[in-house]
Amino acid sequence: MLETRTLTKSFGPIHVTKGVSLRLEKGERRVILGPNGAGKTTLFNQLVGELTPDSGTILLDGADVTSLRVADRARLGLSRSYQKNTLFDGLTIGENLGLAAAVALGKGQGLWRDPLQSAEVRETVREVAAQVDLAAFLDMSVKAVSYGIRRQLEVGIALATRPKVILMDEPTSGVGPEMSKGFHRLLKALPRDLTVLIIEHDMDLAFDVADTITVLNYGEVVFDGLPEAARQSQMLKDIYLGAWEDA
Ligand SMILES: Nc1ncnc2c1ncn2[C@@H]1O[C@H](COP(=O)(O)OP(=O)(O)OP(=O)(O)O)[C@@H](O)[C@H]1O
Repeated sequence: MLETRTLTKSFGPIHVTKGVSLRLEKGERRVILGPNGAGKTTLFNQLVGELTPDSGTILLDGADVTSLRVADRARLGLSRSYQKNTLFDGLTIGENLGLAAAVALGKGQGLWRDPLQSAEVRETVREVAAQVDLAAFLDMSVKAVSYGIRRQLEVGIALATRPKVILMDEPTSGVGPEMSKGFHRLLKALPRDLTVLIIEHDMDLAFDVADTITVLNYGEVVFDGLPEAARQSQMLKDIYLGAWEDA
């Protein structure tokens, strides 16, 4: 469903992505682990099209998308939930979801004043709100809700585009432990045919949610396999210098 072949990217003398080859099957839930500066976000930026790799190939559902723009990749089913907030504060949660759905459904024109006037958009909003546990919050202004709810909404906005593949950059960062557990539950309840790639620092989440784990270190894939094997890997314990014990 999503594949990279020997993806390479440097910033000046710094090699940030070194020959990264990944292959995610349809419905696979893959967590990317790696210490700060390992190149996780840079890899995501190349996958969605915000950065152009120096060399290598990105395939989405078999099609070479390496030189496609962000919007064109999104139309082919690649969606990203951002670590930074990308919400419209002056709108309600429902309207934020509605706008994302409207644009993805090609109904963006003229819907800015009321994205929820289309029945198809309202249906998508209803389904996505249930998926990210926000059904009770639809009429609330984004300004009025907690940070954790905003993070859930960011995932909802990515889902509202009806993606085949969703990329999430640290969905639980800055979220308290209780809310984080709720996030685990909702991630695990996502449709099984949705392919999910998550950057995560939280080992708990990684081992709880992942079908497979990829570890990046200095821009290189140093582990690619099942969570149980990752848990037992001495090399990974060394990379994380004891962070494993928190898992
Ligand atoms: N636009 C840029 N120009 C120069 N260097 C960059 C740029 N973007 C990232 N880097 C460098 O690339 C390296 C990898 O950064 P990246 O943000 O991808 O790592 P990361 O694994 O996502 O880290 P973190 O876990 O801290 O978010 C870092 O050394 C960073 O300083």
